[in-house]
Amino acid sequence: MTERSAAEHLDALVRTVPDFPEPGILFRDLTPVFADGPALAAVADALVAPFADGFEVIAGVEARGFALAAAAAARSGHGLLLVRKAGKLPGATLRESYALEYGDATLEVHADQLPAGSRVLLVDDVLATGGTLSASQRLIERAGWVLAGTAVVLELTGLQGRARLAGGEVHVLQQA
Ligand SMILES: O=P(O)(O)OC[C@H]1O[C@H](OP(=O)(O)OP(=O)(O)O)[C@H](O)[C@@H]1O
Ligand SMILES: Nc1ncnc2[nH]cnc12
Repeated sequence: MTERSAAEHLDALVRTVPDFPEPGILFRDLTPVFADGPALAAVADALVAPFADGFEVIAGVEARGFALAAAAAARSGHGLLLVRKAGKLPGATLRESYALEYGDATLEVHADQLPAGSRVLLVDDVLATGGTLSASQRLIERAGWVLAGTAVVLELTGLQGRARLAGGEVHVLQQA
């Protein structure tokens, strides 16, 4: 039997849950992808594939982005940068606040985590309104790092989040 592609794994495993976490939200649940070894490996590889060696570190956004970024970093031999929700990082941080489909949040990075000019590939599971990824992109820029690209498993096109993202390549595995 041939191996399933990332897209085939996603078709088989991503679950849509109505009215979570609030009425009216159609929640895309990737936990079945995380729980399946071959699916997680295929998706992690597909996220970084177009960027080849154009980056040094993979940034993942808390919390679901951590799973993908850590898998992609381990499989590609790159380091991992944590973009954390506010109040979790002990060192000096940069901070950006934003709104998402349900609620508000603040993200932080350790300001001195990487040398200036480090090329960072930003990874997350879902692009919805774009608030999370645009805030993460601003943090990378403010820290003096270079955004090598942005890779997302699932883009919810109706929310037009892509329009809020900085220039540079945005690689999406699936749209809904
Ligand atoms: O494009 P946006 O409208 O910003 O939404 C996308 C973000 O929303 C979800 O994270 P959430 O903040 O729910 O946190 P979690 O990963 O901790 O569940 C998802 O993992 C993305 O990071
Ligand atoms: N509809 C949705 N499903 C999963 N994650 C999300 N993050 C923001 N909107 C989302």
